[in-house]
Amino acid sequence: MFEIVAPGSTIALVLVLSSLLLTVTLMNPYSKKWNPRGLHCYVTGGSAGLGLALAVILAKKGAHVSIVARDEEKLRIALEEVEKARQNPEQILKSYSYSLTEAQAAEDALKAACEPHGGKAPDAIFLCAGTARLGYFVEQTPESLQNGMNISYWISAYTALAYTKRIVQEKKPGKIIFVSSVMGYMSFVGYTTYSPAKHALRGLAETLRSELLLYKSSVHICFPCTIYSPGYIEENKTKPPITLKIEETDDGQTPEQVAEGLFRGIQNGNFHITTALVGSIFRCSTRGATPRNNPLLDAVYGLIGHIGLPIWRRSVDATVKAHREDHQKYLRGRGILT
Ligand SMILES: NC(=O)C1=CN([C@@H]2O[C@H](COP(=O)(O)OP(=O)(O)OC[C@H]3O[C@@H](n4cnc5c(N)ncnc54)[C@H](OP(=O)(O)O)[C@@H]3O)[C@@H](O)[C@H]2O)C=CC1
Ligand SMILES: CCCCCCCCCCCCCCCC(=O)[C@@H](N)CO
Repeated sequence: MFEIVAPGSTIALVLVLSSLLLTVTLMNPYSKKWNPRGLHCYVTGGSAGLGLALAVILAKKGAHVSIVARDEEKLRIALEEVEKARQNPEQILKSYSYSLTEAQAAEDALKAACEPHGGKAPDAIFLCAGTARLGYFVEQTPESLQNGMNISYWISAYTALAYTKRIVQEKKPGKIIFVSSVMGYMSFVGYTTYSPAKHALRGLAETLRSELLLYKSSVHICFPCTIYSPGYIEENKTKPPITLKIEETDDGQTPEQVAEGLFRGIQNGNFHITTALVGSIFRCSTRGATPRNNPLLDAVYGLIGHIGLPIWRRSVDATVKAHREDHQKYLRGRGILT
């Protein structure tokens, strides 16, 4: 029976399917753009890097902004930056000093930030706080592995939990934005204290995207590549040279570029948000049942990944193998190998 399908009808079928996909894209139910004007946005890690860049954008859009981090001096300087972006005298712009790797502190920080807003939960929370401290697995301890989860997973999960309890109580639709990394899609040498936590954030976001539909609330998660932030300068001081070398292929973005991309992604209603080409390729190569951003474009990114990623991974593996001898020397130098 198959021989009766002429090439012409195959083309027609492809055309019909493509236009159907296009229609679905254009009929995107989220197409009404999210506007933070007059809304309370809570930004963790808002004193530096991506969090600060986002806080500035949100203030420029007329939002009330609360930034949270530990160091009070950094917070004070950051709040001055956010103040410069103020659009009207009604905007409430505030900073809070808490260490968000503790569940109680995460709850307390959120409570404190609710107070100037009549005790009401923020309209959106941006979970940017996070740190990467990298190294070889063989040099880790049970404590350092747990710390990795604290500074990259629990730091966001605790706030998401405290926030969810509030919005459910208040019967208020909420919005949670997680920040993972392309290292939450894949990984390579050096990232055992970080990549698992960023993968875990994806798992949490996938679950919450579904579960928070119960409360008319939305969830987004961003997967940036290299961000030239203060944190990045710090992490590179202890990053294994082999890891640095593999990352050389990544052009990197400024915190402002990533914040812009993240903001656009939220406006477009994208669940997984990538702000660079490489990020989009990984996103579309590991999507599973994750909602697509653009069915046509995502298929193209997926195709590029299907062809390009195995080639890239082979080159990464070759780089690692070529490093074996140097690594033996390193291990002896550190007294790990005798
Ligand atoms: N930089 C990069 O290359 C990439 C980063 N990411 C992710 O993006 C996010 C932002 O990164 P980046 O801009 O580099 O971050 P920075 O390290 O530049 O800034 C981190 C912010 O988080 C705060 N913070 C850190 N620890 C805590 C804590 N325990 N409690 C409260 N606040 C804390 C810091 O303030 P303080 O220290 O005073 O508390 C600071 O405000 C992170 O989640 C990171 O993992 C993803 C991909 C790439
Ligand atoms: C056709 C396909 C080509 C693929 C090229 C892939 C290049 C990948 C480079 C990896 C970049 C790693 C960024 C880590 C960001 C991060 O999370 C840390 N800085 C921690 O803060």
